[in-house]
Amino acid sequence: MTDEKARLAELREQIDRIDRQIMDLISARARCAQEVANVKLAANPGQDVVFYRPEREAQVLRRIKDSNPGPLPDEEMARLFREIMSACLALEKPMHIAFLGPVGTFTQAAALKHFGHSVISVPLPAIDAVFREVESGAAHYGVVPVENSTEGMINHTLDMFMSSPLKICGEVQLRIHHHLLVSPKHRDEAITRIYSHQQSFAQCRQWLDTHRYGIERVTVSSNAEAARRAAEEPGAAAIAGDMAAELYGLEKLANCIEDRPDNTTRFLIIGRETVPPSGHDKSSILVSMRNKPGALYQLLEPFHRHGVSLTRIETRPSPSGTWAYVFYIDFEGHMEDDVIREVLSEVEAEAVELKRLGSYPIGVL
Ligand SMILES: O=C(O)C(=O)C[C@]1(C(=O)O)C=C[C@@H](O)C=C1
Repeated sequence: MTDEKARLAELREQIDRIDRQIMDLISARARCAQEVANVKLAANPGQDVVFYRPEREAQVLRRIKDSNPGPLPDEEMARLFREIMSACLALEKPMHIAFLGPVGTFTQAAALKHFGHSVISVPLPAIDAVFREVESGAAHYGVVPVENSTEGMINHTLDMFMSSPLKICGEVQLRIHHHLLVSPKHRDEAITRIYSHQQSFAQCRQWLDTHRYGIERVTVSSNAEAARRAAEEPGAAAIAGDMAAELYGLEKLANCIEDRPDNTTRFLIIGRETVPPSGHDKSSILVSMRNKPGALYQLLEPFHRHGVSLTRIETRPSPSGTWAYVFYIDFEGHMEDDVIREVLSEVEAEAVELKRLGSYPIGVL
């Protein structure tokens, strides 16, 4: 045997031994999770038991990132543990996660990034359908887009919170990479039209104006639908992401064509329960103020005075006469924190209405 072969055989034997140890340890962890489920069931007989604990998952993933010895990057290590926890949770209870579909959208990618691949993901045709599916109890949680770094807020999601009783239980950010895709079957055809979602066209506008000027742009309901059409129609291309490309067997004519390299979309996890503090949390509220001078100042002043950082404030038109102005506000901290309780009670005293949308761990992955 050559030196190289002997050394490789030795290292592979070592890897096999380590794999057996990893498997034993993962199995021991999974048995612990099963036991956790038994404890939860015994403590809540006959009730709806909550198996998914976002605050605990955030703590586990933060601890993994903080104590990772390398050489794997922190993000990679956290991703591996994300999947281990996902499989453990599925042993406790398989989670049904509704997302803005169809299959292959960035929202599905965000759902899998947040919950791991051991969930049952359920595509729905519209944002309000995702809310309804969770409200009715048909899905445990839902995932909807809320803002994009290039294109701004997704107002439909914000507006749903005005009427929905659902809570925000988490957030997840996804780097959005768009590609120009064609079917290998139609590779030699000249491209006469490009399909995509209106947001994706907006995120790739400069690239398209420079590289595919004059080609018809056809807006469809999702990137995945664009990919499906490109797979079927000669002369058609799509702008979509990796998941849709893979799903419909498309190849990339141009890679990462988004105008801004940091193009990111933030998604919200919606559910029926409130989430206890994880130690590094964010909260969201909807507030309507009376239509009078200084209303916005009055709303924001308590946050400033108590040193609470606002991470976002958006104004939305009122759906009815009752809400003169509606502000959607995100800030750091948990609603169970004393300082946040105080700020919210001061805001509430001046507001026409204050709706607490939830406190949730700041995205870890
Ligand atoms: O700690 C719990 O409550 C568990 O159910 C265990 C566990 C895990 O695998 O670590 C699994 C699912 C929860 O979402 C959080 C954590």
